[in-house]
Amino acid sequence: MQGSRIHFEKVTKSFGTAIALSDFNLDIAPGEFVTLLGASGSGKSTALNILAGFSDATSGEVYIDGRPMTGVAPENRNVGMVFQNFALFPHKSVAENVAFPLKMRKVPRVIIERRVKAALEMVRLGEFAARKPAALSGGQRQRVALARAVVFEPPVLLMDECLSALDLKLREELQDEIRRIHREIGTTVLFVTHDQTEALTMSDRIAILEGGKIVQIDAPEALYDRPRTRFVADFIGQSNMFDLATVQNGQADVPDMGITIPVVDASAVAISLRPERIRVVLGDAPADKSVFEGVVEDETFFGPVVAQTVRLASGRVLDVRSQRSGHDRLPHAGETIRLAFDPADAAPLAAD
Ligand SMILES: Nc1ncnc2c1ncn2[C@@H]1O[C@H](COP(=O)(O)OP(=O)(O)OP(=O)(O)O)[C@@H](O)[C@H]1O
Repeated sequence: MQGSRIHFEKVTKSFGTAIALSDFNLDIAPGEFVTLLGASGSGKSTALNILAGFSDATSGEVYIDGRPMTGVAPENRNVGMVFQNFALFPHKSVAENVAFPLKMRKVPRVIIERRVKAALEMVRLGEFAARKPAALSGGQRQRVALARAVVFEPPVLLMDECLSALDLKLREELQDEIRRIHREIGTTVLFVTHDQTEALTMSDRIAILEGGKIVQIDAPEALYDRPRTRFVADFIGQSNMFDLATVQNGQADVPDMGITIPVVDASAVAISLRPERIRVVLGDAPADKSVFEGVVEDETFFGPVVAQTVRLASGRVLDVRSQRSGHDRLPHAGETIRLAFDPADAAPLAAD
């Protein structure tokens, strides 16, 4: 099976004066796994609801495999869905719940039986086929919802916060299962989560939403290593951001650090530096002009990693994460620490 191509073209959705999506554009390749990540109210669910057909765009259009979806009822879009407030039919058994989308599609009974069995085995609920939803745990019910969403091998699968109510272990198990299903049936997935680790580990690309717009969309690594704005740098992972003064001839001053670094992007107004990209300069290594100094304020021991906060002479505090192996002794709280970084590891940030 091949997943569908999805295209949001200039989709705007307003509720009275509130604008939930604003000129929203997104192109998803067949079989791609894209996650929408953003603060509460940024428009994630609205985008999914419009694609599913539960809500109409105020303007713009959504296409599935090039076909405009305006006027197409949800049941005719061939989209599988797992939402957080999923509803299983309480009076139907697990097997009947999972069979439902196939019955709707008038699939012959022998095929239904075989597919339901396979779907329940896939979510490891083969033994629970005869039970009613009330006799299942929350996580088991969520797995039934997942089986029901994938049983008809939809070319598009929408998942809205479908794991957030589960405990960590079960969440990780279902993340694995969703990844496996995605690999096995090649469906296109549009996934919504609040959990950035989940987004980073599951997705081919992540779209960061702010105020109903995508502010950056990239592969997880690119998004983490090369955030383009303060908002994105702050949203994904931990980041130290420093203003740049006078970017000229490929050089910029970092006033808080008292150093000058090469910056290729002339429109950069600041840099983002991940805590693990900052190196502690130990011993008598000669101070060159890329080394700057501060005083360790605080440190937290994580086993193989030590997280330190360092106050610079300017008063700015930054976070540093160091591997303990290979270090004789890191400076402790109250001591002076010398730091450096490879300018290539500093992501240039444009104005927000
Ligand atoms: N039916 C509605 N009536 C009025 N405003 C709505 C409606 N649905 C959504 N909104 C508004 O649209 C904006 C986007 O909502 P949406 O549910 O898409 O955000 P979200 O990113 O999914 O948020 P969350 O993470 O909290 O689920 C919010 O400001 C919300 O209040």
